[in-house]
Amino acid sequence: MEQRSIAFIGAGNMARSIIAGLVCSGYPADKITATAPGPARREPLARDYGIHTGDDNLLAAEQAEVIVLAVKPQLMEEVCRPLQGIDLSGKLVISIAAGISAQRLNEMLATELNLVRVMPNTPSLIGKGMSGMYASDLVAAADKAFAENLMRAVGEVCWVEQESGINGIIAAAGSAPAYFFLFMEAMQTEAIRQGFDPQTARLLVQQSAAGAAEMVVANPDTELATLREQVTSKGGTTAEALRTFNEHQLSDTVAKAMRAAISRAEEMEKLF
Ligand SMILES: NC(=O)C1=CN([C@@H]2O[C@H](COP(=O)(O)OP(=O)(O)OC[C@H]3O[C@@H](n4cnc5c(N)ncnc54)[C@H](OP(=O)(O)O)[C@@H]3O)[C@@H](O)[C@H]2O)C=CC1
Ligand SMILES: O=C(O)[C@@H]1CCC=N1
Repeated sequence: MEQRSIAFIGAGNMARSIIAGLVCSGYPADKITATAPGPARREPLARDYGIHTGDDNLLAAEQAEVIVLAVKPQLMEEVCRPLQGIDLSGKLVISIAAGISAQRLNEMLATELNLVRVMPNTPSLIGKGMSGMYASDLVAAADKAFAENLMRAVGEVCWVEQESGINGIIAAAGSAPAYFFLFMEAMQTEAIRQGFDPQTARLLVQQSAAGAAEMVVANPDTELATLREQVTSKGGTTAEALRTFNEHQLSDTVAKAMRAAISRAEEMEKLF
């Protein structure tokens, strides 16, 4: 893929996940810089992946061809304002922030940005990310292609036609790893109650989750419901477990949780 110089503004969980995935996929580390005010998360990135790091956002952004805005939404305005001094016209700006619209980013940086909004997730760290992407018609095809290839280096990508679709991506992918971790935590806790030591309980849960996910990936033409039915013997144990989930409206709970994530993103669009 094309190799442009990239400045990550923010060196936290999500920046680290993308940087790790990129470097492991062969993207040259010396083309990547990450900035953060404190050394605690910035310096391990230099040590672990050989990228450049620093605390000078302005310098990093000025020197880069691509700027990835990777700070918390509530800090975005404070971080963007000083960057207004830079000529951003020839640069591609990628924002991974939830709940900050393209229009707000244009306001924060006081220019019509060449902007791609990306909603990634943390499995990018191991090349298993899922990113949703949005760009307006004003963004050049070459920039869209670069952004897509960048995220493809760390996982799968899909585009949304409307910017509001990014909030749906948050619910279905950006936030989603946490749902599965919560589910696994609950299972591990109960397995421990059933007498397994924590390590074995984790092994039982993680191997089942990884195996189930791999089966989904390996059988793209098989409906998820069919895979579920293949485990569920009539009158057996799985049927009882699933009946309990259904009795407690698991599907409704999942739907409500995903809608809550979307509502929060919409709320953040007004707040920040
Ligand atoms: N975590 C996730 O799974 C996902 C997150 N996102 C989005 O990614 C963005 C970052 O989230 P996440 O990585 O979780 O957040 P973190 O809190 O882990 O990281 C934020 C980073 O921003 C840095 N920072 C704070 N102030 C500044 C500043 N003035 N200049 C430069 N850097 C600064 C922090 O520095 P320091 O290290 O010194 O504290 C830290 O490195 C958010 O907008 C979020 O919506 C999107 C999809 C998934
Ligand atoms: O929790 C959040 O707001 C961010 C966006 C998606 C995942 N983490």
